[in-house]
Amino acid sequence: MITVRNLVRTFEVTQRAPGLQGALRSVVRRETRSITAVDDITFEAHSGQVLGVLGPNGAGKTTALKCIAGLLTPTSGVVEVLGHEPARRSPDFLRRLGFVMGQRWQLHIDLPVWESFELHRVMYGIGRVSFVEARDELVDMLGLEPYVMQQARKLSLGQRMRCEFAAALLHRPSVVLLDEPTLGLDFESQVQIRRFVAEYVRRSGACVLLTSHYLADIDALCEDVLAISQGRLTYRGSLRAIQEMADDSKRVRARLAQPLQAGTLARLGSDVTVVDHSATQLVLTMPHGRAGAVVQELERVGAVTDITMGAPPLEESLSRLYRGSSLS
Ligand SMILES: Nc1ncnc2c1ncn2[C@@H]1O[C@H](COP(=O)(O)OP(=O)(O)OP(=O)(O)O)[C@@H](O)[C@H]1O
Repeated sequence: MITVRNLVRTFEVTQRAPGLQGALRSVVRRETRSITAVDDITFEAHSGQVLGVLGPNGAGKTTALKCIAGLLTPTSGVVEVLGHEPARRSPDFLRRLGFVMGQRWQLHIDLPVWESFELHRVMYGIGRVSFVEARDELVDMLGLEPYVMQQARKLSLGQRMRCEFAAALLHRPSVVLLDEPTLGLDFESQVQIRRFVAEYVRRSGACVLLTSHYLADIDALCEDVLAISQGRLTYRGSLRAIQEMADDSKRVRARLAQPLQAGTLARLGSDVTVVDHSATQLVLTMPHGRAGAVVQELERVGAVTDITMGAPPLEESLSRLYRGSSLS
């Protein structure tokens, strides 16, 4: 359904030296530099799949999604969605694409929600019968009954986001791009959105790309993920493999009675990673089998008052992937 091959997208940005002199010089001569937001990315996604797209801020996730939606033209490489070249924005392609962005609103804020739905029907040329069928199904699935008569501006963020989902899916798209759809929502609203997306994919067989900084979204919905960092694809595979990597490590948190003596950390070994070290606390990550020896060594130097052990958070494994480390 979605094929992305060697996708590159660059932006030209104006560069200005700091201060008044820089401002004056930029009036005379505009200097630009090129940013490579997406750098040689290749992947595919299929019908019925929710593919998670992970990466730190500025990694290039939204830029990649915009290339897939045809909102941006690739600098080079190939993007093919449902047999279409998205950048051509053909009506047939647009009728089969849905895009929900956490920070951008499609609903008209001054109109009652149902009127925005009507506008959407006209814009997409949806037949009356299939529109009513899709609208009623979405209103039911998302629990929108109490909100459809209200102006969008009067809804809470969570209520409005659920209405946004309905608007974006009224034309029953086969490819759905979700860019931070749960951003800023409370726990309950996040859970509702996750349940809805899972059910929508089950019923429609749509192909979904999902970016989210909330790992719980990815965990609930995606078997497979892409990790992108500085525009490059650093991982393509199962989320389970990342979880297993986290399970193979141990996190040791020690409260320090006094600052550690120089050389103590170096003596723990090169397979021990220092996550946090201050005068009062030390947090380390290490391979599972090394935890006992590390704790013994810390106790031997006599600097610790309390030690706790557990699995490191999944985010830590992800950070390693963003840095380009392999899972092995
Ligand atoms: N229109 C633009 N003009 C210039 N630079 C841009 C433009 N859009 C994005 N960029 C740059 O491209 C890079 C990738 O941005 P992008 O928004 O794709 O990242 P992201 O992974 O979605 O980040 P976040 O998680 O913070 O939303 C950033 O360095 C950003 O500043």
